[in-house]
Amino acid sequence: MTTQTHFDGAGGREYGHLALHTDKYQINMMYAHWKNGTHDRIAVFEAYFRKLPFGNGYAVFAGLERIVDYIQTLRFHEHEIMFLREQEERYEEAFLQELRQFRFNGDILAVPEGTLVFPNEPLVRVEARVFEAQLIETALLNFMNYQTLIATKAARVRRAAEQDVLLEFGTRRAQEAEAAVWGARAAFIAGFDATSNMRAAMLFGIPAKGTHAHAWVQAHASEQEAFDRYAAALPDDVTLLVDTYDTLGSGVPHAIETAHRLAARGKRMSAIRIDSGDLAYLSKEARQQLDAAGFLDVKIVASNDLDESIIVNLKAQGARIDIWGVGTQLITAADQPSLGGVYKLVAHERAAGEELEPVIKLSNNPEKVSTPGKKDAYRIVNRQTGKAEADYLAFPNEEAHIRNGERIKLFDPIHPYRHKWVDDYEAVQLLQPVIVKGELAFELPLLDAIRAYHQQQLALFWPEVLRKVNPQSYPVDLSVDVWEHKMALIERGGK
Ligand SMILES: Nc1ncnc2c1ncn2[C@@H]1O[C@H](COP(=O)(O)OP(=O)(O)OP(=O)(O)O)[C@@H](O)[C@H]1O
Ligand SMILES: O=P(O)(O)OC[C@H]1O[C@H](OP(=O)(O)OP(=O)(O)O)[C@H](O)[C@@H]1O
Ligand SMILES: O=C(O)c1cccnc1
Repeated sequence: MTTQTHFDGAGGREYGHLALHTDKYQINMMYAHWKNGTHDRIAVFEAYFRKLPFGNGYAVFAGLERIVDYIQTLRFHEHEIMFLREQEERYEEAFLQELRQFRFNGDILAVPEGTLVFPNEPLVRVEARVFEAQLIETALLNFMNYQTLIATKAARVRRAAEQDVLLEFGTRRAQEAEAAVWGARAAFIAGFDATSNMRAAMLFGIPAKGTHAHAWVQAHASEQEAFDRYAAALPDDVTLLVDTYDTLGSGVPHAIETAHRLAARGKRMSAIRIDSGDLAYLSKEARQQLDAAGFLDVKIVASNDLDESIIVNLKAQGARIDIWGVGTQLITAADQPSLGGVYKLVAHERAAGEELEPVIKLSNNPEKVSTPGKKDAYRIVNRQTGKAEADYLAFPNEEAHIRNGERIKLFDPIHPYRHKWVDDYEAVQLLQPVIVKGELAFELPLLDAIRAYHQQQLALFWPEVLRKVNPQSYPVDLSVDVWEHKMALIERGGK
């Protein structure tokens, strides 16, 4: 066992090299394929999740930009090769040599970020040499699962906050630095308005916003002095934190005094922030004090372990909160800290150059039986209502049929006798080619465009699917062909 570290602590050679951001079993399978001469056979994997998080009626897909960056920069560097050489498996030199040449040269299709997605539909489809497709499973799921989870949590918070401003405050409680920045991005996609994380703001162009901490007030002889000096130092539109000592007895009156002094100099206080206590009561009382002093346009920011349920609750209590700062509960997805997305082999070449053959993964749990074959996913939108009726998985050779709007049968794959026919629909193909033969084939949209697209997605669904509590489940159906193939493979015990 070696104790040598390859981490130079300076964000240098190791940092950002992600070839070994994978599970050892992937490398071992690559090695075994290579030893057996099967490593060049084409394999098709689909990434999907089986269960929606937080009891929500949908999830919001995110993570694609990070996946694309990972794929495009995926190389084995010398220090990684050296590390592999030290492993107990004693990988042959010729295998390590193969890794030196490694490039991802396959195809990746994915749904666009911001898309509303549902259980058991492919969100990412990878078709590549099994050598390549196997390696990327771990990182791809890592990015997709975390970012989709946070975007979904953020969508719930956005729904609870209605039209109010949402600030993402999670970095200090996030599961490390990368989670903080990619989580901030996922939250922005799903409707947050700004982040406190400066790196996320710089990397992604998210608006950065900040108030001040209790430390600023504690560091001054008086609360009044703290507020005045802060307001004097910053250009305009300051927000003052009023709960260090006594929110209603001193914090709000001192903030009002500062606001008067600012007004005399043609400046303004834009908001106060309350970070403890009964946020409903305190915000209502603070609102009265501000209004009585003539500061009707000064906003109230609230923070303190907020989540979507507390926000709904505070609104029901008539809280006068305009802006919500949400940190820990969002960035850690505290009530469900992981999304169980999986990456399953659905088809492969049994021998080099042969046609792709569908494969199945059987399970005692019917929900875990995979759906064999390389599939496309369509969103069937009813032309009369403009609303999505179901998502529909079909083999690529069924495309013309669906594109031409020919009558299709929608049925529940668990209870196939429950069915209906649809003919007046538009079929929107969800999986878009992103990487084709290793090259980027998709113009990654700007973040604002992703955010706007997410809003359009929401408009496609009935409120019954979107509601926060006990939403109606949205169907993901199989074409008759896909369903029959699946049943036939189950009958034959998967062979
Ligand atoms: N009126 C309210 N209704 C429901 N939940 C509230 C209300 N006011 C605050 N909360 C929430 O209750 C939780 C605990 O609030 P509490 O005032 O006990 O905070 P605290 O962190 O203990 O206070 P402090 O920061 O002073 O120690 C927080 O998640 C907060 O957002
Ligand atoms: O509550 P969150 O949703 O995570 O939002 C971020 C929190 O971080 C800050 O306080 P900090 O945690 O440093 O101290 P405090 O909780 O004791 O105020 C801020 O005042 C918020 O309360
Ligand atoms: O700007 C703020 O008020 C802020 C930022 C991070 C965490 N809590 C609060």
